[in-house]
Amino acid sequence: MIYTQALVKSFHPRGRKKTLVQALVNVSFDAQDGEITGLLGPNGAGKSTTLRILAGLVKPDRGLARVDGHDVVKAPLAARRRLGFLPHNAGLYPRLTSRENLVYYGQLCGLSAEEAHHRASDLIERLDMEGFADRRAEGFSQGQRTRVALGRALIHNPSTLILDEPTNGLDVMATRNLRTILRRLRDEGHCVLISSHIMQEVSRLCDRVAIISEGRIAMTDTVTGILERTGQNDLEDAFVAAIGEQPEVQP
Ligand SMILES: Nc1ncnc2c1ncn2[C@@H]1O[C@H](COP(=O)(O)OP(=O)(O)OP(=O)(O)O)[C@@H](O)[C@H]1O
Repeated sequence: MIYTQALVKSFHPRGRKKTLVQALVNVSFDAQDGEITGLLGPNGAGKSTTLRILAGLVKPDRGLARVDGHDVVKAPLAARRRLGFLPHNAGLYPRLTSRENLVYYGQLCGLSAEEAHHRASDLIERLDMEGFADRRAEGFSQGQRTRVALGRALIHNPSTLILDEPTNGLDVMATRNLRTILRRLRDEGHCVLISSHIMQEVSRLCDRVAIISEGRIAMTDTVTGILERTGQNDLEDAFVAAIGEQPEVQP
């Protein structure tokens, strides 16, 4: 389970100490086990910053973030142990095969060599990676890279999985496969949180949606709940209503 409360984060862009970019102004939402939650927002809304805080890669200026009750700042190792993170454009070790990438990461996460091999074989089967399991990652397609990176995020069997724009660059079939995998993880009781700016993706996949805009959570509900609360029939119109912008001008 993920819990965030009043997260605040600002950045000084590199080399510009006097400029302050307010990435998160007030981010509070939670994501439950056995559900897929979507963090939906436009470019620059604060999605990646929120996920990076949860993954322990960025420290918030203020506020709370917990994974399964473990504070990501005060108990980072305990929080990280329960979390799998698929970052935006995840890189792989190009000289290692898919299997070796998984095993190596498993051992970094504290698994024994035997456990890591066993778990890697299991994930290769579950994520349908047999065709490229023993090929070097160099030259992999985006879909193959995403699958290996997802396997790597799951190698230590975390209860919670967060994915930053996971379908970016995937074709229709790869996107459908990924959706099936995420639904399966949800049905097994995992807490799955994805960030996206694609309405269709969120409405097809997510049980709950947290709409984020300009560093604030504008609304959290089921897709149906968001449509009802905004009085709209379509998630894109509901999204615009929720973030309080003017409707599109008709030509
Ligand atoms: N390391 C950083 N240094 C400076 N500014 C940053 C940094 N990280 C994020 N920001 C700024 O914080 C704001 C939120 O960025 P973030 O990457 O969290 O948005 P996002 O919702 O993930 O956007 P996108 O969909 O475009 O990836 C943006 O204005 C961004 O430029």
